[in-house]
Amino acid sequence: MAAASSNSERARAPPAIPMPSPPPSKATSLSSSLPLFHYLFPLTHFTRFVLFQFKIGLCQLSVTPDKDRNIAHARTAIQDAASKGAQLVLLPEIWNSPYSNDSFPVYAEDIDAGADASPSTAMLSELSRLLKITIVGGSIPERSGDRLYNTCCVFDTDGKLLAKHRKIHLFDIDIPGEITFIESKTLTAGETPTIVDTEVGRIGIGICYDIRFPELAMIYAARGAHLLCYPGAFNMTTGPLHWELLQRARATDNQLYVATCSPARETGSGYVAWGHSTLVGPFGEVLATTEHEEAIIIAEIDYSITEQRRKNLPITTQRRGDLYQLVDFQRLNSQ
Ligand SMILES: NC(=O)CC(=O)C(=O)O
Repeated sequence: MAAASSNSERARAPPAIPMPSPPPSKATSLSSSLPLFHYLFPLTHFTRFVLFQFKIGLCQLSVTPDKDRNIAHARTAIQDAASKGAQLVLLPEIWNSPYSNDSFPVYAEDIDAGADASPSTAMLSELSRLLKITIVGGSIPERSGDRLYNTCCVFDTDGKLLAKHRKIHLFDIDIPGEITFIESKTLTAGETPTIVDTEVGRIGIGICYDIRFPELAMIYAARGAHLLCYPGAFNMTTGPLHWELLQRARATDNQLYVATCSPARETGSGYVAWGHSTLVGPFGEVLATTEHEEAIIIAEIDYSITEQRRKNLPITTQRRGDLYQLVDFQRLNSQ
């Protein structure tokens, strides 16, 4: 038994940080239990209270070439989700612009320059503050200097920008006769994994193609994530085969919740999204999903179930660190 546990500790370099684990359904102080994480990703509040049972809202939005309309439309959807009890709202990948290399430079916003330069994130900040909800704001094209990124912003319940994730793995694929898309023609890849402490738990962020890379999800799990959020716009070729499969794989391998949010399908548009925004539980089970039309999915997350599943199926302590290892370079280099 002792050998098994020291092997499993060696399977993650540095060793994994346990998922914050308060009594089920009770608020707890997350920052005080995790000094290392606090050091790596400083929290603004000394004490952060985490809800372990709450509702998530996935807003599968129609997206048009009219940016003002897209922003107004997202605003209404977020308000609707909050009125139905959602304390965390997730938006789709590229919800303020058509998904195309021609559009990215035109619709891009300078998020760091503030509200006037970024009406999309200004709206998210305002709503998270007014509605007192956490928002994982899908993604928008971001302009930073002479570069463009595909960027997800996370807002705290007081409207503060907690984190910005720039899509790490760009969507460069070529399936002849089916789909060719080269995001790297216009976009630059992000350089860092993004995991953030919020009032609804520790959330690892990925954008669409990022979900295909299991190592990223594994790193988030090793940093104690409760939930992975992937805004994503899979397409009509890969969507039917891979979208649900990848979500269930990331959830099952890491025994945590996975939430995804896609734009609704617009058959006339240049890039036709698959839709099917989904919440998957820590046993790999689809808890809530939808088809391809516009929809707001409201579903329950309960992190005590994650703890239960990890006890039922203790793969975390059964890893063979004598045979393989996952190395988190960012954490390792910061020690
Ligand atoms: N659009 C993406 O980033 C990813 C995708 O459609 C796929 O991986 O397939």
